[in-house]
Amino acid sequence: MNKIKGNKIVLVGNGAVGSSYAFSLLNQGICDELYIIDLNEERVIGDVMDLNHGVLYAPSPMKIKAGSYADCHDADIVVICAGAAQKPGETRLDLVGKNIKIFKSIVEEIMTSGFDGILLIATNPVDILTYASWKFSGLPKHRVIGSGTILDTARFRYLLSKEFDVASSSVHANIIGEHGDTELAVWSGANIAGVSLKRLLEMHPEKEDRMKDIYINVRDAAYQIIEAKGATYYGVAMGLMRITKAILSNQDVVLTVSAYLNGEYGHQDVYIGVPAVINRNGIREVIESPLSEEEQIKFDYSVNTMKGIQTPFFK
Ligand SMILES: NC(=O)C1=CN([C@@H]2O[C@H](COP(=O)(O)OP(=O)(O)OC[C@H]3O[C@@H](n4cnc5c(N)ncnc54)[C@H](O)[C@@H]3O)[C@@H](O)[C@H]2O)C=CC1
Ligand SMILES: CC(=O)C(=O)O
Repeated sequence: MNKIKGNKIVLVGNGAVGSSYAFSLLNQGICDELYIIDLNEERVIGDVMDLNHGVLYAPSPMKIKAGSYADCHDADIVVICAGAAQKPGETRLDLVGKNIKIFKSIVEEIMTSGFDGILLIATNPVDILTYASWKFSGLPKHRVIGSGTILDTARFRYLLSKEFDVASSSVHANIIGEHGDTELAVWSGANIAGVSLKRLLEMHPEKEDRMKDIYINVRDAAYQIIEAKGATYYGVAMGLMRITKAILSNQDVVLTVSAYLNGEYGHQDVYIGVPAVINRNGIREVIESPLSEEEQIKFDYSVNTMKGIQTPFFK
């Protein structure tokens, strides 16, 4: 059983990402009550009906209802997937002005309800919107979490798993930094069942060239998917579900999420993708994985890119 009784989630934003997340929650049976809020109330009504028709076949009962911001007051987690999404050719950072404005009103409504739980953010650019949510909400930094590079790490581990013909759960490797174009792979710490990637590449030198392609495929996956089908949603929905499960089941599991840095990795006052221990209180701690000199330079660049964009909004 991976379910704790009596928990309540409010989802704000029932588009492609939000509705896929709702479906993954139902499928895995990890929450008791889900309330859904969106400007498109008709679609919420339709999705609530549709999801409820699947409850009989879910691992455990779940109440799913159309919600209002008042429902946030005793929620354990409010998950925000609302806002503009990238169109083909747009970067995540192109969405910043529009989505910060939307978030100001959404987070104010959530906090007016008396909400005192954990905020989980998926909307892009996710690192900056997580920072914005922390600023707008006044919640402690450990109770504001962004999905960060959870999806990028899953993409990375998937591609490495194909290359080395093992399950992705046996690949230990992270993508950190911005969930976006400046993200980086922590090659120096990557290993499969304890055998370092460096050692594996010495044993299989023919794979060396593939590693660069793998990084590029991870970094650019969203562009490829958006070009092919207009949006990405299943991968991130699974990542959000994984973070939700870590919180509700108090798992103390390490996931690459957007977490607030307070000196870790040499940086302050920024939310960015790093490995962090997640439990019922939110982010228990940021794990400072050792980085090579080159990785640290790339991480610094990623952080500075985030700060350069967010600072004018929060002077
Ligand atoms: N963090 C990650 O790894 C990923 C993040 N995303 C991001 O998630 C966000 C959502 O993407 P999609 O679901 O594809 O977009 P979508 O356009 O399908 O859904 C967005 C939803 O937000 C709603 N919305 C807009 N303003 C609202 C407001 N003020 N209050 C309540 N609802 C509001 C819209 O009505 C719509 O239903 C985008 O910013 C996208 O870039 C997408 C994939 C991965
Ligand atoms: C859209 C997006 O952020 C992603 O799929 O990575």
